[in-house]
Amino acid sequence: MTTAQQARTHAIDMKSILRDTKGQAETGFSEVCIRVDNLSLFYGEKQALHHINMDIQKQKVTAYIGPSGCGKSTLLRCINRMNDLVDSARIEGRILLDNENIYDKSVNVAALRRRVGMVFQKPNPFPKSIFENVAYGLRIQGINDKRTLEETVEKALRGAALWDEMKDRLNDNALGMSGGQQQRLVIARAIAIEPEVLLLDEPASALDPISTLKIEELINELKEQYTIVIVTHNMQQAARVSDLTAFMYMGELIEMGPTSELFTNPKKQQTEDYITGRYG
Ligand SMILES: Nc1ncnc2c1ncn2[C@@H]1O[C@H](COP(=O)(O)OP(=O)(O)OP(=O)(O)O)[C@@H](O)[C@H]1O
Repeated sequence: MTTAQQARTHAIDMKSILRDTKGQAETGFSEVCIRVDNLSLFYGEKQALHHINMDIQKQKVTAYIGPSGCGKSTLLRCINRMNDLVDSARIEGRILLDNENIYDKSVNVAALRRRVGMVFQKPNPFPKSIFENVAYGLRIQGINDKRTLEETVEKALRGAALWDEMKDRLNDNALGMSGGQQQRLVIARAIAIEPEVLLLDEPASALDPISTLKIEELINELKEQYTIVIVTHNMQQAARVSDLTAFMYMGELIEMGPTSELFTNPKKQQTEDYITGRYG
C-alpha cells in the first residue's frame, strides 16, 4: 500500500471507531472544571510548554494526543503539580481548578493532589494487601474506623470494576494480581479518596488488549462522576474513550475540540497530518 492509501485506510478506520462509539456524538458541553491559562513550562533553559490555553470540561474525558516528546505528560503533570517534584521545572501562567489558581502560594499541594488524583503508565501498587492498597489514602488522612474503611474499599473496588473479582482476595498481596487488575486497583486507590479529577498517563499502554478494553470501559463509567484527562499514544483509544481531544506538537496546543470533529474534520493541517499517520 502507498503512504496515501495507508492514510486513507487509517482515516476510514477512525471514522468507523467514532461511529461505533456510544456517546461520542453528544458534544454538549458542561461546566469548565480546569482552565489552563497561558501556561508555559521550562525544564532549565529548555521550554517544554508554550503558552497553553485550554478549558477542561467537568465530567468529560479529555484526551491529549501528539507525537512523543510534544509535552502531553508534562501538561498533565502540571494539573496536580507533580512537576513541583522536578527541580529544574519552572512554570509561567496559571491553572484554575474551580476558579482557583492551583499555583497560588496559599495552595496546599497535598490537598490539591487529593482533589486531583493520578494514575501512571505502569501500575504501581504497594507491596501490601489489596484492601490496604485501597484504604491507603484514608489511612494517611487518619481514618482508621474499620466500618468506614470496609465501606470505602468496597465502593472504590466496585467503582473500578474489581469488586467481583477481588472480594474474596482482599487480604492477598496486590503484587500477585495481573497487570490489568493492578491498574484497576490503582484506579480504585485513586477514587477511594473521592477526587474531582483523575489524570491518567497512558494507563493502558503496558496492558494486553483485554485489560485495555476493561480500562476503556471503566473510563466510560468513571466519567459519570469524575473529570478525566488521559494521555494516550493510541489515537483509536482517544477516539473510543474521549469526548474532547487536544492535539499537541512541540510543546504547543495545536488544536482542541470534540473528539469526533477533531478526528473527522480537523481544522489545522498539522492535526490532519498526525491523525492520518503522516508523521509521529
Ligand atoms: N524531568 C525532565 N527534565 C528535563 N526535560 C524533561 C523532563 N521531562 C520531560 N522533559 C522533556 O520535555 C519534553 C516533553 O516531554 P513529555 O514527557 O511531556 O512529552 P510526551 O508528549 O508526554 O512524550 P511521550 O509521548 O514520549 O511520553 C521532552 O522534550 C522531554 O525530553
